[in-house]
Amino acid sequence: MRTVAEHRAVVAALLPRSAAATDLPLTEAAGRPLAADLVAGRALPAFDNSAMDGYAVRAHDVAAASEDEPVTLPVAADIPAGRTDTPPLDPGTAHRIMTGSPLPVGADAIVPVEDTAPLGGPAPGTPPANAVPGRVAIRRAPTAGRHIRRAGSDVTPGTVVLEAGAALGAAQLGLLSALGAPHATVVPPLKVLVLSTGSELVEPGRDLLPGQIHESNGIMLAAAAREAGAVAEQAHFVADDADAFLSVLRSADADLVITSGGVSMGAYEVVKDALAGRGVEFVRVAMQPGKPQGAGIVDGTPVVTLPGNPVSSLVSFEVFVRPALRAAMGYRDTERPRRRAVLSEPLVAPAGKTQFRRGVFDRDAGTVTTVGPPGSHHLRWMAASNCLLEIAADTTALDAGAEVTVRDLTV
Ligand SMILES: Nc1nc2c(c(=O)[nH]1)N[C@H]1C(S)=C(S)[C@@H](COP(=O)(O)OP(=O)(O)OC[C@H]3O[C@@H](n4cnc5c(N)ncnc54)[C@H](O)[C@@H]3O)O[C@H]1N2
Ligand code: MOO
Repeated sequence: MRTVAEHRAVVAALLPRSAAATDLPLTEAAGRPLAADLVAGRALPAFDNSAMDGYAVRAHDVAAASEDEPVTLPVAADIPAGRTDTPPLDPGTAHRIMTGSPLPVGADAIVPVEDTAPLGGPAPGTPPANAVPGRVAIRRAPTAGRHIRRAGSDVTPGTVVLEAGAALGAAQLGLLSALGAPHATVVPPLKVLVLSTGSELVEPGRDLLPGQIHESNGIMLAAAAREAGAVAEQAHFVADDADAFLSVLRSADADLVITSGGVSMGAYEVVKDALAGRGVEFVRVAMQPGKPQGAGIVDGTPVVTLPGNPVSSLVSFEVFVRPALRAAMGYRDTERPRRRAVLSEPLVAPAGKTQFRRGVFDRDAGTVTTVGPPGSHHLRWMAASNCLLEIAADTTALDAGAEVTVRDLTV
């Protein structure tokens, strides 16, 4: 019997780290991992600018300003956002300035508009809504540097701002754009083909005869592969017929084939019958669910054979395939985040097997409660869970209140 860790290593070894990298427009790069560290080519902010709508001044000129005795300055210029020819600030004057507008040379503080009062009529030619006063009363003395965002205070050129393997989510795409990059160099997705087996399987939407069931592992595993960052297709499922199975497998154009079903101990074990002696090793892993497993290379294509019971299939994908796929695609985060949680009920578990129970993790309370029985056909409870509770092989009982670790399936 293999341990979970041993079989994880076997599956991981099937999928070496992809060396492929591709330049994608940012809109298409969403979710992909960066192929290499991203080094900033420019500073952010690119220039000293104002953090407030108000007036750029020399702090020294208005050091005596107070509510009772404001200091009045002529307003010599207006600097709306986007102005590219900002004039320098002469001593004894103020420039009206907006948030993000370039700080004029000579200014060393911003007085927010709330600490000022406009005086005099608008400067000639200014539209009424945006009228600039001729003079401004400064009602509070700013300290030098106040409300100024210095060039490079967020990013200095040459800084590694994102590491290789970082997945490009909203904030990362925003940062790339802010740095002026229209593209990102990312690792392209691996292609996964999911192939379900079983003579009892019928396409959803079709009527069932007694003894038949609707096929459900195909869409589930393909969705899981997509959620892991791969592209996935479902081959039409095949009956328990080794020749039919092999012919679909041979026509596969994929970086990884995932099969479900046909790997346990009975007769009609189509996957085992077809692939034993063809490069796939079939083993029993000390876990529940997910005991019967297989992995190997068939005609150059990595193949992972998962058990057919739906919960076994998806849990096996989580434990073995997802981390290997993500590592191969260069993601930095290959594992689901682990959370510490307090068990809200007592549990028993089989000796000698790592048990994965479906659970609901309450992030606020820091607790986990199992949902549904341990049996591997309870797909309904898998669908109701948000975490997997991993119970070590040498643990046979846990008390309510025990500290446990869960895999957070929501991230
Ligand atoms: N004598 C023994 N019998 C079984 C053992 C064992 O050790 N000795 N192991 C059990 C365990 S544990 C598992 S897990 C299953 C694995 O069986 P297979 O991988 O061979 O899967 P099948 O027999 O084809 O199917 C099992 C179960 O799952 C349903 N199934 C299969 N594929 C799909 C699908 N695509 N969509 C929906 N449901 C599917 C199938 O109808 C069966 O009910 O073996 C135990 N038996
Ligand atoms: O290992 Mo099976 O996956 O328990 O049902």
